[in-house]
Amino acid sequence: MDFVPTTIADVIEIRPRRHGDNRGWFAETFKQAALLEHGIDLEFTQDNESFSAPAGTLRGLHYQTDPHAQAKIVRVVRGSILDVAVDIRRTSPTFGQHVAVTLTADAGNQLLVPVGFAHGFCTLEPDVQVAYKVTGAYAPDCERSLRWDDPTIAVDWPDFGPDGPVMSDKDLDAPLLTDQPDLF
Ligand SMILES: Cc1cn([C@H]2C[C@H](O)[C@@H](COP(=O)(O)OP(=O)(O)O[C@H]3O[C@@H](C)C(=O)[C@@H](O)[C@H]3O)O2)c(=O)[nH]c1=O
Repeated sequence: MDFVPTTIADVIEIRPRRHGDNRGWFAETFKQAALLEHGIDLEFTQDNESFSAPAGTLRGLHYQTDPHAQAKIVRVVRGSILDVAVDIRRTSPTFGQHVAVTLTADAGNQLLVPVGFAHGFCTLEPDVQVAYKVTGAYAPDCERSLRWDDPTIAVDWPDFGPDGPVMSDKDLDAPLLTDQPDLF
């Protein structure tokens, strides 16, 4: 399991090693001890999975506020996504900056999204299944949505065509970063 730094200190790409043989391959996809070896002490309490049928589905950007803030480890079990983590910690030197990593089922790579980040992804092909671990329970009252195309964040999303991405109504109505009352 390799831990690859990104442009934001606490956001890490995790690349599990695959042991191949005549049957296929085996990989450890989550290993608490490996995280601890890298100084990452997180208690994951819930596993989530979503399926997105249309290519160009965009979910996010999402976070839960304290006391239900969540760290996440995201991976793709079918297809591929552009996965995005935005630093929304007001006192952080990288506040407002983001990391965007392509995650694919073929590569099996993962993204660690720490507490204090908004997270979202768009699907790069049809029929994409994303699985992620979270620390902390789902708490609808603490759920927040941040605008996916906020120009101050300026994520370089792929071209979604004239109709734009496929999104939930909640995400289409999400406020900009400057209008978020509950940042970290
Ligand atoms: C996130 C979540 C949703 N739900 C329910 C609420 C709703 O009825 C349905 C769909 O919820 P959403 O539209 O919020 O699903 P989705 O847009 O996929 O939300 C997810 O987006 C990605 C980007 C994340 O980072 C996740 O943390 C989560 O916010 O599932 C749960 O029961 N538990 C959960 O933990």
